[in-house]
Amino acid sequence: MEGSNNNKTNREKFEWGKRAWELLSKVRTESPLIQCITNFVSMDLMANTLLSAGASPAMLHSIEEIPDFTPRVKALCLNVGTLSPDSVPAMVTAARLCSQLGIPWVLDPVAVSASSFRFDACLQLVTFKPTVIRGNASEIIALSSSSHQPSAAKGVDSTHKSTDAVEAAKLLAQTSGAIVAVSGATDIVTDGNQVVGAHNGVALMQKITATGCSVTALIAAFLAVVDKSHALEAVVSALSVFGVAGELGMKMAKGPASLRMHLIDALYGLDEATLHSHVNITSLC
Ligand SMILES: Nc1ncnc2c1ncn2[C@@H]1O[C@H](COP(=O)(O)OP(=O)(O)O)[C@@H](O)[C@H]1O
Ligand SMILES: Cc1ncsc1CCOP(=O)(O)O
Ligand SMILES: [Mg+2]
Repeated sequence: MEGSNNNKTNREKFEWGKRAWELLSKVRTESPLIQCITNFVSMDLMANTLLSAGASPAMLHSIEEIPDFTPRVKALCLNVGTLSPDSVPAMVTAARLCSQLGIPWVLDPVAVSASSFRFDACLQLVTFKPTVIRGNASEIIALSSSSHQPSAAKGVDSTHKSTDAVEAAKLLAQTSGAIVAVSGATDIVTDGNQVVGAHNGVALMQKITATGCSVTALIAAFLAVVDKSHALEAVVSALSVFGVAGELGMKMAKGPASLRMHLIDALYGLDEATLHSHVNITSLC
């Protein structure tokens, strides 16, 4: 019995490895244009993550440009990390356009419980039907609640493990219609029914600011090369690929600063055999 379970898990991992490689290869050949309206901290790492994966990042924020530019992008990444009253209308306009035009878009609800202003802005953005919501466990727990609870997190960092947020993620997926991804030691992805775990990455990734923001943008790039019916596979694959890049980078890193550099190099140079041997994705239920 145990042997047949192991066989099933190995087969599952093999199939996921194949899928993750196909999607990374599509990002590299199609080089989708990805618009990011993101926080001031993350712009550099996010753009470099997208470039090293083969995508084409554009960090255009201005509301004046959105009606011309956003319809031409293959996916949009919205991140509320340094939200201000001035930035909300641009985000709402871009989200509304993507929703109307069927362009996939991803919401990163950074520090959503920090203030009622941020919480309400995220709730408003969710009404424009994000394809995916990706946050850490505290963010997903907070956003799944119908009212603002100030103590749910420590600023942008999580005070929960991703596994604490499984039920919250399922609830948020069911109420929003989005696929919900919770990052952590195990990245958890759910459509409200199926739950998949990506067990890649290294703990030191938490000590580099904007790794969460960057993996959200990578999810947008993977969504850009699939149709809607394959969105869950794209999300799981992007999380796993980023985690594998972290594992490979860690072999050469001396600390967070060199991990940041080696992670980007590893993502850029990732080959099929290496990805296959590292991908660790399993069904959780
Ligand atoms: N303990 C851990 N072990 C392995 N990978 C981790 C761990 N914690 C976070 N990661 C990875 O680091 C990246 C950022 O996740 P996280 O720190 O949860 O996001 P955020 O920066 O938004 O809080 C993700 O790719 C995630 O898989
Ligand atoms: C430190 C900080 N402050 C506001 S946004 C931000 C970056 C958060 O990045 P991540 O969510 O990827 O840790
Ligand atoms: Mg974050």
